[in-house]
Amino acid sequence: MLTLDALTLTQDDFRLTADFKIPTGTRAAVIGPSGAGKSTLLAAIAGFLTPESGGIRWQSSDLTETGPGNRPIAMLFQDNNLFPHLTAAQNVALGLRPNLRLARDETKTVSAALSRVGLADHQSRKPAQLSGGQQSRVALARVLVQSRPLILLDEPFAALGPALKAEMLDLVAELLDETNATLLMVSHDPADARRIADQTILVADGTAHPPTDTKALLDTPPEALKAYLG
Ligand SMILES: Nc1ncnc2c1ncn2[C@@H]1O[C@H](COP(=O)(O)OP(=O)(O)OP(=O)(O)O)[C@@H](O)[C@H]1O
Repeated sequence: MLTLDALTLTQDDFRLTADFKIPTGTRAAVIGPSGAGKSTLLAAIAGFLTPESGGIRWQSSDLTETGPGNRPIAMLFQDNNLFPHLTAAQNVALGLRPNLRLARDETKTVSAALSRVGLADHQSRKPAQLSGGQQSRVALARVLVQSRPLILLDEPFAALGPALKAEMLDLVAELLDETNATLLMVSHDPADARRIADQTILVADGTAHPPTDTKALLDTPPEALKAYLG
């Protein structure tokens, strides 16, 4: 269970509140207008932004004062954060060891993760030698090797075409099936939410609302969402 306990987040004069729980294993989309605070919410959960007040708990652990690296979280941003001078295998290895000095079993873990995302034959390639979809797979493999129970994706596949994006979302869903990780995924595309997330967190008007059933929310959107969906 992820608990956001009377959380208030601020960035200059921007202010966002959140007060709800997300059961373990939930797949939640985070949607809402541009500038509403979706990335701010994820940044706070990941530990990159200190809350003004309130707390964040995972199971019974209070994470509020825990640094990003020590939270049970793996995060993926839109640009994938791949390092151009490192190979696919090295980029994945960074998820385990920032200094890239892997023990033998860790090398195997990296290989297995790259195989799992369909890149067994591309381990020595650098990002520039990979397609956009393959680069996304490397980034996903890096999330996978971290074996964290909470996965945060911030518009991870926005740069991909519709077919490739759907393929990546299906791969994420498969990986979640295998690991029972909890997912929070920011997306601007309601179709992404319908495809992968049974629950949706609406961020609008200064509030991150508790997760609700995705289909019900999108089929009968409240005013704030209706305006955004157009
Ligand atoms: N580092 C920062 N310093 C000051 N204000 C910031 C900072 N980062 C974001 N903001 C402000 O916080 C608000 C929320 O931004 P945030 O990026 O969380 O929105 P978002 O919902 O993710 O938007 P988008 O869908 O456009 O990515 C915005 O008003 C933004 O201008």
